[in-house]
Amino acid sequence: TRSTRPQRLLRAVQKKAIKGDPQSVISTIDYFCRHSEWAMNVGDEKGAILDSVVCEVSPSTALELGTYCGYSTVRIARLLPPGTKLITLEFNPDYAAVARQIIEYSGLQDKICLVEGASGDLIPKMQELFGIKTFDFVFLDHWKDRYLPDIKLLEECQLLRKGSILLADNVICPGTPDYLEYVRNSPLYESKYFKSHLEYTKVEDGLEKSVFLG
Ligand SMILES: CCCNc1ncnc2c1ncn2[C@@H]1O[C@H](/C=C/CNC(=O)c2cc(-c3ccc(F)cc3)cc(O)c2O)[C@@H](O)[C@H]1O
Ligand SMILES: [Mg+2]
Repeated sequence: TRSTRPQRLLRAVQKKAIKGDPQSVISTIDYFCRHSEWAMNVGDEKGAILDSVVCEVSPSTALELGTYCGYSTVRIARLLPPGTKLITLEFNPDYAAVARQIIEYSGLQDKICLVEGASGDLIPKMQELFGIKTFDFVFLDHWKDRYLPDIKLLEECQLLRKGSILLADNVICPGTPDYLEYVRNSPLYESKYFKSHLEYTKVEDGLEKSVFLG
């Protein structure tokens, strides 16, 4: 049977990227998505904004919702201080399998813990599974109608603390209207929009950065 797009993306990384070099894995994926097949990675333009927020927060604990092929996972993990771990949740086993190989190729497997499963089931288990008390940084890039229920679950599970940073992809395209309305109007958050473009296109999109005020 025909290969899947994530498998073709993985093949491009194994063929063209330098093993153990996260930046070359990132550049290879961006080149593939720009010149061969578009894929829903956060991309280079929004990726630069993601990088700057990760560097500013310099999180000790970080969570990503929606690994997909692991592009943003590698982007985030390459900037984390030594001894810190990025937990990334992915419920599609085929995507998780591709992501594991891309993460391993980048050489960042010691900074990343990819957990297969649905965020709704796994978020309540973060304390027991990883001894995590709170997350300093959360990157949301999974199904757009799940952003709002999942941050409410993070609040309920007391996994956010004063100053925790949420960064959400695609708040314009495909859009996350209920999430935006909540973080922009709730007294629990201070929100800011970073205007950019949908990965590898000229279409407007952006990232919403929200600070939990506790
Ligand atoms: C149980 C469902 C909620 N919980 C979940 N827990 C764990 N992983 C989950 C997940 N939901 C989805 N996922 C995974 O996240 C990923 C889903 C991402 C969804 N992203 C998008 O739809 C998306 C879509 C676009 C897009 C934009 C314009 C367009 F024309 C076409 C697509 C651009 C993006 O940047 C996107 O992020 C997959 O790997 C999926 O298996
Ligand atoms: Mg996205």
